[in-house]
Amino acid sequence: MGITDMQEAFYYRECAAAHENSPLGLHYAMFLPTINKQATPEQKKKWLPLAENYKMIGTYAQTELGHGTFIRGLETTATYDPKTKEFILDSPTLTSKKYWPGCLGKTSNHCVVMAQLYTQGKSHGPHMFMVQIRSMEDHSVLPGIEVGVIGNKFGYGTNDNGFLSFDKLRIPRENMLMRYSQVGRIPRENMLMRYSQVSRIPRENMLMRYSQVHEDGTYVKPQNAKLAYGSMVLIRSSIVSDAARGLAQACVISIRYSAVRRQTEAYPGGEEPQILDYQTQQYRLFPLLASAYSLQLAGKYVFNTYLEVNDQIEKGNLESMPELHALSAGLKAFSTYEASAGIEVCRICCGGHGYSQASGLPKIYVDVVPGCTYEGENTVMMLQTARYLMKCYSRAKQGQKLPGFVQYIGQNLNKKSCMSEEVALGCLVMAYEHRAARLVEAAAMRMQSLIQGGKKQHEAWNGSSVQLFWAAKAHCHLFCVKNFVDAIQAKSLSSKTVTVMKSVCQLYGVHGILENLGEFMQDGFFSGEQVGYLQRKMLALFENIRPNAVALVDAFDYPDMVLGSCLGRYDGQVYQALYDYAKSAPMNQTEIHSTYYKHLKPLINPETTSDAMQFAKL
Ligand SMILES: CCCCCCCCCC/C=C\CCCC(=O)SCCNC(=O)CCNC(=O)[C@H](O)C(C)(C)COP(=O)(O)OP(=O)(O)OC[C@H]1O[C@@H](n2cnc3c(N)ncnc32)[C@H](O)[C@@H]1OP(=O)(O)O
Ligand SMILES: Cc1cc2nc3c(=O)[nH]c(=O)nc-3n(C[C@H](O)[C@H](O)[C@H](O)COP(=O)(O)OP(=O)(O)OC[C@H]3O[C@@H](n4cnc5c(N)ncnc54)[C@H](O)[C@@H]3O)c2cc1C
Repeated sequence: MGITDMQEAFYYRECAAAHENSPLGLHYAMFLPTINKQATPEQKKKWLPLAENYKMIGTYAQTELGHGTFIRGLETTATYDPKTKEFILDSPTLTSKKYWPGCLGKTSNHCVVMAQLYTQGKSHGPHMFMVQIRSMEDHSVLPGIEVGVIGNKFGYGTNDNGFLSFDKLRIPRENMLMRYSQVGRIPRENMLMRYSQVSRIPRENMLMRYSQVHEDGTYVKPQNAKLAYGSMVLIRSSIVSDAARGLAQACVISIRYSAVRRQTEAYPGGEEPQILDYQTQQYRLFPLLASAYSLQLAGKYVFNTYLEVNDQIEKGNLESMPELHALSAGLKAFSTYEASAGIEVCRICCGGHGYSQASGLPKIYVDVVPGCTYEGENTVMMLQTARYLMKCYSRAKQGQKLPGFVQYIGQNLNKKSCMSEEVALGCLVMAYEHRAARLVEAAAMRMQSLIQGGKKQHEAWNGSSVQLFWAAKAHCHLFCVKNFVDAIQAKSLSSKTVTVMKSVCQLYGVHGILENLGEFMQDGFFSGEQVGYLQRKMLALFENIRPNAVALVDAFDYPDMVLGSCLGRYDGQVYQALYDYAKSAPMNQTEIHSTYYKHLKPLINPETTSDAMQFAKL
């Protein structure tokens, strides 16, 4: 394709069969990036040409029957044998079998496997290994390997998520993914020595930027063990845009359909209005439209942040890893929660036709909703962000300066909202900052009181985890609101566009407060009168956005073939499209379905059952 941007390439491949989850999805999304980010130059030279030309087709095999979230609890082992200079991969228990990796069951002939590394009798934690599982000649399964599909799932029907286990499979030492290696004189481009030790080793022993196993089994650990988690951070940073895309497409379908669909007399004898003119339809759809715009902006921000931080990591500077992890983990969770719930509302807003595959909405839903689980279960991800927020809170209390997007933490909480009838964007941001700061402090106070009451750290953590979750969610929500406001205020948009987009941004902020009012009012930050301002503003914004609603979804510019929807067609010919869709249904290709003779005819006309039996033998 010649497209270099990973996300753009992903989107255009998607266009070929939108929301069908290509059986090569993991090859592109995780196998290739893992080789790119975790392999040494020599390993990349060996594997990338094969992987980029589909000789090696791979996936990312980490999750096991017994563990998905807790990576350090994974049971697959990779034990180094210095005599043969090999790793022995083994699945020692039933629960250690790899289970869930996409494209694993029947498609891939290789995978990068996350396994517990053992050398010289010691465990060194999870590391990545390149493993061939099928012959590149005839695709037969290689000895020492059991692999297959896991069966039907909630969705993802076109992806052969699989299981995989090893029976003391030996792989060459060089198959441990090693990044950057130094032999003797250190090539300038490999000046990574801040993160691993220099030692003269035979050329064929690729030392790792992140970790190394010498030929005798000596293990040299990396500066940060979480560097091995890098592929997950990449995908989390990409999922935000993917979730935004799913929500935006659902908004296109449901808002276009709501402009076509007419239902119920507006008054006795009157014309049936477009359902988009019902305030309740606007109340459900317009905030989702605003959320789609907000998440698209957040997705751009987090992916660009990933690229910047990853660039620093490649140069040996790991300082921003914690921020990137907290941002990508939290926004991945926030965006997939918002998008999944929003797509379902879009489906419901389309009535019966929304429940048809012809609407395109079920496919979008089952494509986006697993994003709440994969690449880090959402609650766990929110708690990872909360862990970072707690560290920021204690640093703030010690008077330390905090990075940009957490500077609100530790602020004075005695102030009141500046909200007026105008509902200024700045007052919206202040409200979200106050809410997040208050929830972060409340969670920290809860932890402190539990510890002071004698609880151990882990007991205090679990005993505060609901409040920690609330704090992380409020933090992510603040990020999305502030990022949207910054984009509006920074953009050199035409005055008309700014006016329209400012209304969309205002609606995003106002609706988010009204839907989480308790968290904004608990400490009296808002008065009842100010809540009234917000309620009236929301209804006014519906009227303000209504004339541009279809234009705002058209602006996403998704072609009909990507939407795959009879309801969301650009030409609005919904009913003809639905009728054509019905007529083309396979069951309509014969007037009487074959099952009539076998199952119905004996009931309806038992006397002629013998004919039926004749037919059934055909
Ligand atoms: C190319 C474009 C593509 C577009 C893509 C869109 C759609 C993609 C479709 C793909 C389809 C399917 C893909 C699905 C693939 C998968 O699901 S792969 C498997 C994913 N599995 C997970 O994500 C597991 C989640 N669990 C974890 O990440 C870790 O277990 C967890 C972080 C929860 C805990 O790790 P621990 O090792 O136990 O660490 P802790 O003790 O909790 O923390 C210790 C410190 O480490 C810090 N940390 C943790 N992770 C990271 C990280 N990734 N980066 C940096 N730092 C990290 C943590 O903050 C602690 O720091 P502190 O001590 O607080 O300072
Ligand atoms: C469609 C799909 C595709 C996938 N593709 C891949 C793939 O290609 N490769 C791969 O390796 N994996 C893949 N996975 C697996 C996925 O990464 C895991 O399912 C995910 O990481 C969640 O882990 P789990 O299933 O063990 O859930 P669990 O961790 O068992 O979660 C169950 C519940 O326990 C809670 N919980 C767990 N730990 C904690 C905690 N510390 N604190 C609070 N609550 C907790 C969770 O919040 C959740 O509510 C895929 C999954 C799906 C659904």
